[in-house]
Amino acid sequence: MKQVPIILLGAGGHAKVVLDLLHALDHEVLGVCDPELANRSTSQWRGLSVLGDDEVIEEHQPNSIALANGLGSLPNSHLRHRLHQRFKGKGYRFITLVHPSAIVGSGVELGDGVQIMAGAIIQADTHIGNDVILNTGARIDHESVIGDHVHVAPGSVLSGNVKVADGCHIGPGAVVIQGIKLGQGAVVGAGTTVLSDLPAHYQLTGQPPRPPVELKRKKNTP
Ligand SMILES: CC(=O)SCCNC(=O)CCNC(=O)[C@H](O)C(C)(C)COP(=O)(O)OP(=O)(O)OC[C@H]1O[C@@H](n2cnc3c(N)ncnc32)[C@H](O)[C@@H]1OP(=O)(O)O
Repeated sequence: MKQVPIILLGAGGHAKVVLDLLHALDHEVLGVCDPELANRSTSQWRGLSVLGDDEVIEEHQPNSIALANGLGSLPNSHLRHRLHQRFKGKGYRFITLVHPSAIVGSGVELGDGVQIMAGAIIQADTHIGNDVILNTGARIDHESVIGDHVHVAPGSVLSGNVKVADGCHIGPGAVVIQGIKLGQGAVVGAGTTVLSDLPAHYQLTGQPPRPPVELKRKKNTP
């Protein structure tokens, strides 16, 4: 497909990382749309022209540009999701971005507007839905299925055959063991280890370990 210029949406922390990624992939960036910058009449942001608020996008034909969603995603914040739906509904395309340092295995499928950040790894035959963020250094192992609008936060680890339904949030440093299913909109807290399925719209945090137990050893083992 012919490369069209990109408009970046948003100018917060996530947008800075997305802009670096666009530069790393040599994309032409037309400018940034951000209501706050537009309100302050700021004309430049990190070397980009501030085009205005989101309405400006509709001055461009849907097939003449692509969009990069610079809004981050946290549990109970739905702005990123809404922005994606709004402009997709009007025929615009969100570009899928894969950082050059990420590893994407064979048979991996990536949806529209997926953002794979630096150092992330996706192993074979995994499916990633639309508008997913696989954040810095996060890892998803073989044959996993990740729904739409999921955020896998920095450094989290999903083992093989994990199924994550639409809209889930997996906090930084979380670990999900193999074969687990997370229901729609489920939230896994930072640093939490998931050992059993989590129903839709449930949140799991913490997990204090039980007291250590002495391991049985065979005779004459080191
Ligand atoms: C590049 C980037 O920055 S990407 C963004 C990365 N950041 C994230 O992904 C955010 C992840 N957020 C979390 O992990 C949050 O803790 C959440 C969303 C899971 C929970 O948030 P809330 O529901 O607001 O929980 P709240 O702060 O009210 O805490 C409730 C209780 O759970 C505890 N708790 C909350 N999160 C955790 C956690 N991850 N592990 C252990 N305990 C936790 C709190 O200490 C508190 O305990 P208390 O009742 O004894 O005081």
